[in-house]
Amino acid sequence: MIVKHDMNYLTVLNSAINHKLAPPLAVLRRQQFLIRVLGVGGENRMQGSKFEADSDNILRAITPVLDPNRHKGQAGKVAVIGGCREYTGAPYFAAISALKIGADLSHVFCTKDAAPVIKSYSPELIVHPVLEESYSVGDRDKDHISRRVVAEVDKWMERFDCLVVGPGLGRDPFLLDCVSEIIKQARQSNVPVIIDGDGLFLVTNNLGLVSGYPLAILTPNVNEYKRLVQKVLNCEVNDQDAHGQLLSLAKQIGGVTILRKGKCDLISDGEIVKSVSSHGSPRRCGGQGDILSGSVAVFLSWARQLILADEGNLIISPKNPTMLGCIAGSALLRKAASLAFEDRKRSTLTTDIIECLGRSLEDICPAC
Ligand SMILES: NC(=O)C1=CN([C@@H]2O[C@H](COP(=O)(O)OP(=O)(O)OC[C@H]3O[C@@H](n4cnc5c(N)ncnc54)[C@H](O)[C@@H]3O)[C@@H](O)[C@H]2O)[C@@H](O)CC1
Ligand SMILES: Nc1ncnc2c1ncn2[C@@H]1O[C@H](COP(=O)(O)OP(=O)(O)OP(=O)(O)O)[C@@H](O)[C@H]1O
Ligand SMILES: [Mg+2]
Repeated sequence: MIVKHDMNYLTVLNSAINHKLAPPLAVLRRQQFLIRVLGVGGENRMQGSKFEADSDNILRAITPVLDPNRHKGQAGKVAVIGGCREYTGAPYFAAISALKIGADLSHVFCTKDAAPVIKSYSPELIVHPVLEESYSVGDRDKDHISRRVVAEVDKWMERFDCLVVGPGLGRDPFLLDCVSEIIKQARQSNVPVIIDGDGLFLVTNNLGLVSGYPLAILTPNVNEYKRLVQKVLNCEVNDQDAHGQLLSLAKQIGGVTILRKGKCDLISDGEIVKSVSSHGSPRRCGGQGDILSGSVAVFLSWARQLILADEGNLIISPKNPTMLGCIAGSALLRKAASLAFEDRKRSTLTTDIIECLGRSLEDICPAC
């Protein structure tokens, strides 16, 4: 339907140009914008295809009711491992998005320099200044400081429903060594982990950290996906067989779930592939991937709770909580981005999109 509609547009536009009836520049630009947004070719044809996830129904099915009998913590406790001297926005975006969607508690484990900055963005976040970078650690102290860092996070581990590892983490080698140990602890405690941003830089060079862990989700952007494909499949990204390649990649990493971000988000756990190609925003400001990782953390926690409590009775498909979390997170972010863009147009920023998360969820799944 959409393709047909777009083709009509193209035909009218081409015919106008051929007959020297080209509209004024502003009209032409608007038409070109519509064609781009509606997407004449490629990935947007996925909408309505057999791969397109039933994202609104999934969102409704996994979002818990606001029950007065529930206590603080039951709607989710998430932690973001990230935030260093360079990046303080990314962990904030991920952690605050989790709260805005409905998690009860959101923690950030970051470096000492980043902590006061992140705390100053929001009093809602619980910020732990525990990570250390090489510049602040002498060679002789590395072992004991590393043990201390890992122990600081580990004492909280059992309380978390999900970890997001990587937004604004940076690439300091000592810090990344400590984070490797944190991922191992999470895995031992069966806590789901979402690996994003610099966490993907770490994991791509050390696949054993997540390989074979079904509660791991990787959320690569275009660059991160390219590095992952080169490393794991030893070839280049093949967009002619995007589904097949993603499926092989997830399978090759032992059935982790991968959310490949782009014009259309593609998600696979090595068994199936689903797409979310609902209308998003044409603005590509930094930080939207961070919103996504925080959102996926919440939906994954909710899906897992539901499946553990209600095994066998889930009427939605797929049934894998990591797939469900990715589909719901992607659909919500894209809706919020679209609402923010309607309002702010070219000046749309990540903070505007975060402000639209609540309204987007309310539109799909009203609170009462
Ligand atoms: N406001 C913020 O604080 C934001 C921070 N972000 C963080 O920025 C970091 C990078 O994410 P991108 O999406 O830009 O990553 P990309 O991999 O898409 O691009 C980063 C580019 O910088 C290079 N690069 C980055 N760090 C490097 C290093 N230490 N040494 C050599 N080359 C390096 C990469 O090779 C690449 O070319 C992540 O931690 C991400 O979470 C982004 O999420 C955007 C918003
Ligand atoms: N061309 C596009 N059209 C529509 N939506 C897109 C497009 N590219 C990305 N997105 C959406 O933006 C989200 C973030 O993707 P992006 O590739 O910007 O991540 P990122 O680079 O990791 O972001 P960040 O700046 O937070 O690190 C994805 O979930 C996707 O839904
Ligand atoms: Mg990113």
